[in-house]
Amino acid sequence: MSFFETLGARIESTDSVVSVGLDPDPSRLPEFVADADLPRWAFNRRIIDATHEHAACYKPNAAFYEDADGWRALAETIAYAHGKDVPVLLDAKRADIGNTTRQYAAALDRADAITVNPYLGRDSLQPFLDREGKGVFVLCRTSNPGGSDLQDLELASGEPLYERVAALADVWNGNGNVGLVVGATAPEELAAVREIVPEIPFLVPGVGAQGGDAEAAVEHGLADHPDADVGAGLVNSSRGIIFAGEESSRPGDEATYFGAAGDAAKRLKKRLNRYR
Ligand SMILES: O=C(O)c1cc(=O)[nH]c(=O)n1[C@@H]1O[C@H](COP(=O)(O)O)[C@@H](O)[C@H]1O
Repeated sequence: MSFFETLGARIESTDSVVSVGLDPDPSRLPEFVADADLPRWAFNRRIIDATHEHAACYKPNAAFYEDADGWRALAETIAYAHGKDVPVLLDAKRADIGNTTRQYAAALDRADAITVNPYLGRDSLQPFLDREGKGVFVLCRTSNPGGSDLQDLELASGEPLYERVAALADVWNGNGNVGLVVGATAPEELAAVREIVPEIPFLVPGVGAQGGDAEAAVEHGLADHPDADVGAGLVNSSRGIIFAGEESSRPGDEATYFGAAGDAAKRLKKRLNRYR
């Protein structure tokens, strides 16, 4: 089964395009998980229990797991998400010379898809692209303020660099497993990229904590991918869901804390579905 078949089926069964970002910042973990053997895993497990009905996908960002306990927490998290039938997109933003990328690509084995950085060009991504069953989301126009520094630079042809990346992604998409990452904080760019690649699904981060445009995220983020029976694509929120419990009115109550994450995922799903 291809990644976009799996994702399409999940979107259909949950009626949701929400990607729940699993970014368990240790400085923000609640007291309930502090004494666990692996606090990040204990936290993620409860978040998955609370949110999976509304999750089209989980997106752990590798930055939050890059130490010995972190890799164990990540492996447990991926296995648990799969146990709930939710695909996992590992947000690792990887790419390197081919020989090195082959090792990165092997590390992807546990997850269903990965984010990659196009800066080193096609050969740096080939080992990912060759894995037909895995999704490969190429950074195109990122959501951060500095996203414009390089990505908006105008090429001699007159097009901005991010548009060239979108066009190249189409060329790299021989296996039908390529997606693009375009931030919700850049709605005009989202529209421009969609014009270039009608069939490529987007991962759209930047709604929630970064204040991006949810309507544009849905309008342009979803694509009629040949492998999916529904509009395929993902709109991600991380902190806005997983730390929603920090706002809860009854601090110290574990059920309330994680219930708030479930409510936040459900609210985002409903909000996005208004535009689908
Ligand atoms: O590739 C990503 O997921 C990504 C690309 C981008 O342009 N902007 C962006 O915020 N992200 C990731 O999406 C998540 C956003 O987190 P929140 O701002 O907490 O919702 C983080 O894991 C970011 O690293």
